[in-house]
Amino acid sequence: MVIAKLHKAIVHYQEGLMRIDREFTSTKRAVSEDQERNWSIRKSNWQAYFSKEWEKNVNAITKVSSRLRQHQRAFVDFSLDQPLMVSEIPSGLVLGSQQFSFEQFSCNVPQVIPFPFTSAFTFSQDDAEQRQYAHCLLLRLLSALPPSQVELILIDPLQQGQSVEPFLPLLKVKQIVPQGHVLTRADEIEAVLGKLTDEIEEMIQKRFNKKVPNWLEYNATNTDTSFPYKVGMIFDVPEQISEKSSWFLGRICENGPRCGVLPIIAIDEQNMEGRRYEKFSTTIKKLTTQLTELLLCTPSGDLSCTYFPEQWPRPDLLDSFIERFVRDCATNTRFKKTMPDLWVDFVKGETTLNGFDIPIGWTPSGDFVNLRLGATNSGHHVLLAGKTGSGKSNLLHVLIHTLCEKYSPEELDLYLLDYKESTEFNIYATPPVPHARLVATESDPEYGVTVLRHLVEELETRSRLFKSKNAKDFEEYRKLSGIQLPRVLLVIDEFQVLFSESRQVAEAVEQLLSMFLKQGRSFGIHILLATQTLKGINAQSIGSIITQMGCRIALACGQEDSAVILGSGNWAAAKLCSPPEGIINNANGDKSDNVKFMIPFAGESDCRRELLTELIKRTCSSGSIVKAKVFSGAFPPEMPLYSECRLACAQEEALLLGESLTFFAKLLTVPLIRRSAFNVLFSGYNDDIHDGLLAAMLYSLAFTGSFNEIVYFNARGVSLGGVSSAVQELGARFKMFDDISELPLQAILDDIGTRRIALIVDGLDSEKALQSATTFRLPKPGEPPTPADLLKCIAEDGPRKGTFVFTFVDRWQRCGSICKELFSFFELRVAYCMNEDDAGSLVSGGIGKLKGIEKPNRAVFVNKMTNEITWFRPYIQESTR
Ligand SMILES: Nc1ncnc2c1ncn2[C@@H]1O[C@H](COP(=O)(O)OP(=O)(O)OP(=O)(O)O)[C@@H](O)[C@H]1O
Repeated sequence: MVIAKLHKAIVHYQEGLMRIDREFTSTKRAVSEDQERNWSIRKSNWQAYFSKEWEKNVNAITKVSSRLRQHQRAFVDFSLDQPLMVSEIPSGLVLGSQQFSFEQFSCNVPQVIPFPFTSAFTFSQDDAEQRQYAHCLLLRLLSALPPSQVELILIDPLQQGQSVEPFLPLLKVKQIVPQGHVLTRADEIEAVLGKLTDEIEEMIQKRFNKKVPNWLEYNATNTDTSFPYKVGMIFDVPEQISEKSSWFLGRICENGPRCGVLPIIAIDEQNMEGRRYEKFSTTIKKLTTQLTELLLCTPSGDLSCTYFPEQWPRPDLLDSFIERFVRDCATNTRFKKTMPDLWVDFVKGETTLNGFDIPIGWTPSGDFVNLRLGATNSGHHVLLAGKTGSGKSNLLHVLIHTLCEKYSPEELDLYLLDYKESTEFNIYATPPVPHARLVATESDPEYGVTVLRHLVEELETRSRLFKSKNAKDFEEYRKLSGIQLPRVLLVIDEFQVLFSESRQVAEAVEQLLSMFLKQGRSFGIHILLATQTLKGINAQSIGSIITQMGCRIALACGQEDSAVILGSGNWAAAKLCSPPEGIINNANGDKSDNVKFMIPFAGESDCRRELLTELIKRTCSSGSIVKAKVFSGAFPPEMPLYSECRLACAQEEALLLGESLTFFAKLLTVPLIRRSAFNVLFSGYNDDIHDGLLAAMLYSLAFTGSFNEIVYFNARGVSLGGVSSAVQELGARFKMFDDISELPLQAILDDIGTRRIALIVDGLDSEKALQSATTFRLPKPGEPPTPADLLKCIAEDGPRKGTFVFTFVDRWQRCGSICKELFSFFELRVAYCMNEDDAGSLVSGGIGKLKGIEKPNRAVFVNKMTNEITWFRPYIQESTR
């Protein structure tokens, strides 16, 4: 339009000049000097007027140009610090400028090419200037389109990438170059062009219609699922272009531009002239435009025109542009949907009779992707895997929260078991979600086994119920009985930890999991196993465990893991860009069933908590009751209520040790039986656990009430502040001694059978007088027995008559072997917080290594008479009354 104004001004000017000339030459008479001067003045006035008009137009043009250049700067004006900030598709691309001249007047106008292009482009491979134009066009596309809306396909068979050298840093950004490299081989070129052809076809057939006839319109009306503009830069054509590729390329040139796909093809003209490519060459010529045509100037009347190409930017400016572009891309391509967007389309309070069916994301084209479990035509158990940072925890939150949104607590029992050293699942415990039966964080593998065993009991209970109604499975039972039995979902995050500890635990896990995977379906019990990697899992049947997980969800991971998670030869997960991308496969990993999907962000923890609070309020107000049990492996448990301890110890004479490592975490007590060698030896070097065990012991002795005296020898020399309430509970029966010479060992020995005494030796390893290397012998007449001899006699004779010795050893190595003979009267042993070798020697008896005994949150009780081993969690704090 501005050019038209210039043109109009010129025409007007020229007409004016002609008018003046006409007036002057039409005078028949001789021209006077005055007249000639007048004529000359009129002409120069007219020229001055035109000059002003020209200037006015140029000013208007400059204004428009600078507006245009604000959005699409000259490359030489790329700034190091200015953000790109392009958010809209432009209606034209600026590529160089045109200089319009008329006589001594000139004016520069940016060359604006309407966008999107309506045709594919070709240029001559050997023409350096045209190659430069192609680079400029690509750089302009990258800088003028929103960063998340351009995708490149780079093909350079002969130069192997050098033809697009300035753009190579973009290869590392999957969103821009999904192939991740410049294609050079016929097979990969054919595959990519084939895929592109399919996409174009799909778009034409399924997405376009009368109202939405092209890419631009489609994106304008489908902002959530918009397609990026795909630019295919193809060099050396027809090199490595197979017959199929040439067909694909023809289709892409024909239909690509209206579908947002732009081929820019560099033709090797000599090669193309051969007979072999005759047809291909004709097709390409017919369907494309020469790139140079874009840059032609069209002179208008007397207005001449010269094209000035865009100047290539300085290397530092180009580098900084590419760097910012890559960064902006990462920010802009962030998938914008959130978890609540998943919930808009389902009915809340659905039944799980026919299985679980919840949306967990969207396909790239915007359709919901659902996780289905337990239906006749779906998988029953899920394997979820992805490398660290791929968004596994996020997806677990999406999944758990969506399940709770869709189903009521009466329809769903969740067991959440987390082996991550984090507290991801705690959000479902504080306050507890009514759907959760268990929320266990930082669990022990041993505890995991107890959960699996608990579920076996659940399965057996269900089996009995089903039999009573002659029902063959969960669905039939619910239909026949009309009872709203919930489906169970056990989620184990970082499940590989279950296989990493002792062989015994791993074997138990393997056996229990295999059983659930086979039988769970019929009983409405489903399992989701999540892991970072399946490499190195030490389980013989891991292969068969995976095989039975019909549903696989893979997030980004290495090729090897992808093949294990999805199925052999299925490497699709290695190409994922997670978060937010994932692949779900419901056909045991069969490649053709891969469905790529985008996972919404579950939100920061505050936001998730808010959503959960709302959910809890809603479900509880409709009558659901909280059923969750919370287990936190990171913290040893607090001692239960005083009344509970009293009940446990007083019913039968028993010693309270701690919380049993079982699903219900009941109190672990050991009945004190009047039997030879029934003394208890504790060893470990953790003061908190020591105090917890001592306090529990003192409470037990207080509550049993049948001991006449509790004699405590404080060989450790540490204050009893940590157990003061328990001491108080014992009252006058508690006698404490700090000095070995005052310890009434002889009296205790003499009283065996008449008075019941509990002798506690706290810190035997610190009191040499009680340790004896010599073989036990009766003292010779007249020779006083040593304290060590007396202790042995009490340990030997006492238990049968109700007098017991409880001994604590801090450092096992200081007295373990010296006191071997004394310890032969201690058949009950407790180990905690010590190295595996010492613990092995403490409990001995073919028990093998006690893996994990060094952790400060557990202990093991061993009954050497029965070789029974019981893991438990010692209390660390005293009871509250
Ligand atoms: N769908 C998503 N959209 C946006 N951001 C996401 C998405 N999923 C995860 N993230 C973000 O990516 C990061 C890693 O996610 P997450 O913690 O879920 O990964 P992970 O696989 O569990 O990692 P790790 O095993 O190391 O804990 C987090 O900052 C998270 O907020």
